[in-house]
Amino acid sequence: MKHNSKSNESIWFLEVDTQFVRDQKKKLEKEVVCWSKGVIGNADRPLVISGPSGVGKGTLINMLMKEFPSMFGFSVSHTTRAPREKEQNGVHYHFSERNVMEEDIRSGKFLEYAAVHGNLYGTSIEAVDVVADAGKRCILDIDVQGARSVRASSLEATFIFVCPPSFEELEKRLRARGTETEEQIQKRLRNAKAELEQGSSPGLFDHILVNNDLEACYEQLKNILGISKSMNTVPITPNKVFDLPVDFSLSKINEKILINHGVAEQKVLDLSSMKGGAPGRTRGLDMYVL
Ligand SMILES: Nc1nc2c(ncn2[C@@H]2O[C@H](COP(=O)(O)OP(=O)(O)O)[C@@H](O)[C@H]2O)c(=O)[nH]1
Ligand SMILES: Nc1ncnc2c1ncn2[C@@H]1O[C@H](COP(=O)(O)OP(=O)(O)O)[C@@H](O)[C@H]1O
Repeated sequence: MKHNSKSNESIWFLEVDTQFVRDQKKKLEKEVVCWSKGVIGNADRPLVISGPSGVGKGTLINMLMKEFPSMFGFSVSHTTRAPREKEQNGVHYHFSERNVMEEDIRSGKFLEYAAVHGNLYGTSIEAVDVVADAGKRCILDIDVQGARSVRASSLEATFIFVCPPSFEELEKRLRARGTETEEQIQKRLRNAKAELEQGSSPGLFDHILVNNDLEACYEQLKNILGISKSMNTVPITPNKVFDLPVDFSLSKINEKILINHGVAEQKVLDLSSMKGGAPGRTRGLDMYVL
C-alpha cells in the first residue's frame, strides 16, 4: 500500500508479509505490521561496498558522492578506533567509547557490527535512516563480515566487492596513504588475505571490481549502478507498490489505517506519532484492535 504525503514528498509503504515482518512476528510472538519510508525498486537499493583496507573504497565513494551529491548519502558508521588526522567526528565516523558502543549494540541500535583490525565497527539503524530520510541512496563502506550480516538482514542492498590488482599494489597503497603505523599496516595486510578469499564466496557479492586504474574502475562502478552525469538532476520515481495478500483489506481515516483481516478482525494502525524508520523498521506506531 502506498500513501503519498505532499508536504515532504515522501512515500510510505505498509509492509504486510515481508521477511522482516515474518521474523518479527516469530520473535515477538504477536501480530506485527511495519510501515517503511522510501521508494521500492533496484535504483534505490542501498549500496554495500567492501574490500580490503587500502584498496580504494573510500576514494571511489568520495568520487561518487562528489559527482552525484543529490543522489548518494554516506552511512556514517560508529567505530572504537581513534580518529585519523583529517577525520571529523560525525562525518567520517562517529568515534565512540567501546563500553558505550557495546551498550548501544545490546540495546538494538545497530543494523550490523563487527570487530575489524582489533576495533569495533557498526552501522546504526539511525545512520541508514538519516540518508533515507534525505531521499538519497545510502552507501555503506563495511567489511565482509558486515556485508554478510546485511545480506542476512531485511535491508535489500546491492553488494560490491573491490579487489586490488595485486597484493603488492595493495601494500604500496596502504603505505603511501600514510595513516597507519607499521604494526597497523601489518595487521591490515594479514586481514586482507582473508578478506580477499571471503570476497569471492559465492552468493555474497553481486559485483566484483578490480581497482587497477582508478578512473576505469570508477566508470565500471557507475556502469554497475546504471548512472550517468545527467541523472543527478532526475529524481527517481517509484514504479512498484506492494500487493496485499488477498485476505487483507485496508481503509484510511485521517492518521488511522483500518486493517481488516478475514471477517471477524479489525485493527487500527495509528500513525499520528509515526517517525521515519530505516528500511524495514518503524518508530512511533501504535496498533490496537477495534
Ligand atoms: N562491519 C562494519 N565494518 C565497517 C564499518 N565501518 C567501516 N568498516 C570497515 O572497517 C574496515 C576498517 O576501516 P577503517 O578503519 O576506516 O580503515 P581503512 O579500511 O584502512 O580505510 C574497513 O574494511 C571498513 O569497510 C561498519 O559500520 N561495519
Ligand atoms: N586505483 C588506484 N591507483 C592508485 N592509488 C589508488 C587507487 N585507488 C585508491 N588509491 C589510493 O590508495 C590509498 C587507499 O585508498 P582508500 O580509498 O583510502 O582505501 P580504503 O578506503 O579501501 O581503505 C589512497 O591513498 C588512495 O589515494
